[in-house]
Amino acid sequence: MALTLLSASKHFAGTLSKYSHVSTTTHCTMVFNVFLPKTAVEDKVKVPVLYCLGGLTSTEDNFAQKAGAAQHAANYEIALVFPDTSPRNVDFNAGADESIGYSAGFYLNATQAPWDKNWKMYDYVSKELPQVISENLPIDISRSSITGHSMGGHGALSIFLKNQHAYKSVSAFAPILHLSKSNWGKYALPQYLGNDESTWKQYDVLELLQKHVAENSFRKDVKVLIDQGTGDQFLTNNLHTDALVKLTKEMGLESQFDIRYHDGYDHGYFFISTFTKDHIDHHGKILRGL
Ligand SMILES: N[C@@H](CCC(=O)N[C@@H](CS)C(=O)NCC(=O)O)C(=O)O
Repeated sequence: MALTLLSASKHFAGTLSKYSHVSTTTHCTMVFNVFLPKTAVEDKVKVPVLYCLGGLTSTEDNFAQKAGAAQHAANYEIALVFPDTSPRNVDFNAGADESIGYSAGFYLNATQAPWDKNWKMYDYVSKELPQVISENLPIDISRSSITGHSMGGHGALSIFLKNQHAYKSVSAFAPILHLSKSNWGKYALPQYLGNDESTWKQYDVLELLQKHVAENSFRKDVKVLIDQGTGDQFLTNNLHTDALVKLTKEMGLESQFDIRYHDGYDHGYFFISTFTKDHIDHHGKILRGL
């Protein structure tokens, strides 16, 4: 699967590049950004990768341009991959609404028309994109980790929970933790997945965690880092962080979840960039075996 290079800029001694490719999963041209550290660019040494998933109204650019992750990734010599958040340029009016369609892929596989042909962001991020970068770039996908913001935090945690052995570590900034009960989910999920709410559980972080604990299949060697601002306007109706705190207590998982509330921070990238280094340290140490 060939990549087309759209742009490349030197960045913290490495390169931030934008590529496009025709996706067999989403049936459209997908774009992503990738930061490659110096050793990968100059010596073609294969490096570990951290996927960084964006939130609603974002493209592949928001996390790449606003979180300030590359400077820290350069220190660990790890790659960062910033996927787009949805398919683009489909033949129906998918951009009419901020909470569904363009920039609102929710990292799921839609089953309902008109979304079911293209809106396969779960398969795209967890299956096709790793294959594409592994075949075309100096990236070792056997050393992968995943993080994300808001809808992307939901993506990181749900994709991790569904593929726990594909990722070395996971973290999230202000993630949507109970998608089926969030206002965003209650609006988008019936349209993407239909009205049978039992189908929503497969993409709901709290539901997935409960399922894996009940089946004794939640990895015991993983520590999940979550940062959340107390001034976040979406905390109550969309993120449900307190519900995860309660659940981890009930299930005796407190030692595996580092859920940090930060006084006064809102939902945006000024909050994220304040704590980016902690997340890159979290992943970098594990990916580099430090
Ligand atoms: N307008 C949307 C939320 C938009 C929003 O805050 N998007 C966040 C993620 S949920 C974001 O990352 N926006 C892009 C940016 O800040 O660069 C709503 O009120 O439902």
